[in-house]
Amino acid sequence: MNEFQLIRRYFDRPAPGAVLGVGDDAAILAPAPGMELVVTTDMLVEGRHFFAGTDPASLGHKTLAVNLSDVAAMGARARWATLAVALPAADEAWLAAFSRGFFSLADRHDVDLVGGDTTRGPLTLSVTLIGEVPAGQAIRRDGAVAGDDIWVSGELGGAALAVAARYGRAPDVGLDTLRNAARRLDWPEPRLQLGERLRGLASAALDVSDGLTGDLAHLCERSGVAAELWLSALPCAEALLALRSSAPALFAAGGDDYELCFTAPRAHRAAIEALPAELGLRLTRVGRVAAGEGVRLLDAPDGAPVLLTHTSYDHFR
Ligand SMILES: Nc1ncnc2c1ncn2[C@@H]1O[C@H](COP(=O)(O)OP(=O)(O)O)[C@@H](O)[C@H]1O
Ligand SMILES: Cc1ncc(C[n+]2csc(CCOP(=O)(O)OP(=O)(O)O)c2C)c(N)n1
Ligand SMILES: [Mg+2]
Repeated sequence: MNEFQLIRRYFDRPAPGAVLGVGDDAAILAPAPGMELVVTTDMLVEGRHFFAGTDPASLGHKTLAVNLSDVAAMGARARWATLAVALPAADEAWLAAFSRGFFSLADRHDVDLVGGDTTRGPLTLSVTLIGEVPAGQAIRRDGAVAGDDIWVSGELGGAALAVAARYGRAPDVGLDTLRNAARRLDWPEPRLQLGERLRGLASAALDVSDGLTGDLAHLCERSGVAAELWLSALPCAEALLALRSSAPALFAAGGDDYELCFTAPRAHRAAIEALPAELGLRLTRVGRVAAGEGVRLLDAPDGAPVLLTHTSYDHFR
């Protein structure tokens, strides 16, 4: 199988939402009238973002999911993707599973793969995702205001627990709990439906990739505000509740969650509290925006400060 047979077999699919998809020098896309484009790129590198030997179907899913998560955080709808891969070899079983994982998530969200690049090299997977949002309505990081509530979707900490376990640094939590945590790491679910519903409700948003405290600090910086987070409010799986107080960094600073963190005025509380029933997704109020700068983690509202050894994942620290 040569390079072009590989592309045709595993990555060339019909792209009904594009003017022209895979096969030419570039794809041709036509945004719908009145829409702005949102564009994001994230890559996964073996040994850094995932362990050698990770199930290729989950890699296909996750490489797209982490990008869809950024589009969700903007309140946008995902439309088109490009995929750049460096592969150590043309392993057909690996490629078939990867392609299956990628396209089954793409199909669920009506995303067309419209191009990419394929080279030989250390396993590296990079997606560029293009989405659409009604002009002027994207949810940015710079809109939070003192007094806003801070919300988080889903649950935190499972993925970081799975990573810690693989490095032999996790507390003993039992096999079932660990299996659920590994699912959070390998099969993150991008919160696209939530992102779209948050347009007009959230004042600012981002996705939690590096760890809540550190990611929220970026939002605070862009908005020119401070934030207070409550450890005892951070949502986690029932089986991890005890760990939340004994290993707070897993929840407040562990990465790989791909949940949305957003701020919203108090006046929108009731509307936001109605979303979980509609979306089948937990939404938890985890803190509040204040004047000033920086993120403070307290054990509870008006409680004592919680000290963390780190606030998020950093590639160069
Ligand atoms: N090499 C780069 N060149 C230009 N912009 C970059 C580069 N790397 C990251 N960025 C931009 O810096 C910002 C922060 O990046 P990152 O922390 O990766 O965001 P996210 O967590 O949303 O993926 C984003 O706006 C991203 O597009
Ligand atoms: C083998 C392995 N080691 C460590 C981690 C933890 N980890 C790696 S990258 C990362 C943060 C997210 O990656 P990044 O490239 O910073 O994503 P972005 O913020 O750009 O979306 C985390 C928590 C992991 N998932 N796998
Ligand atoms: Mg990035």
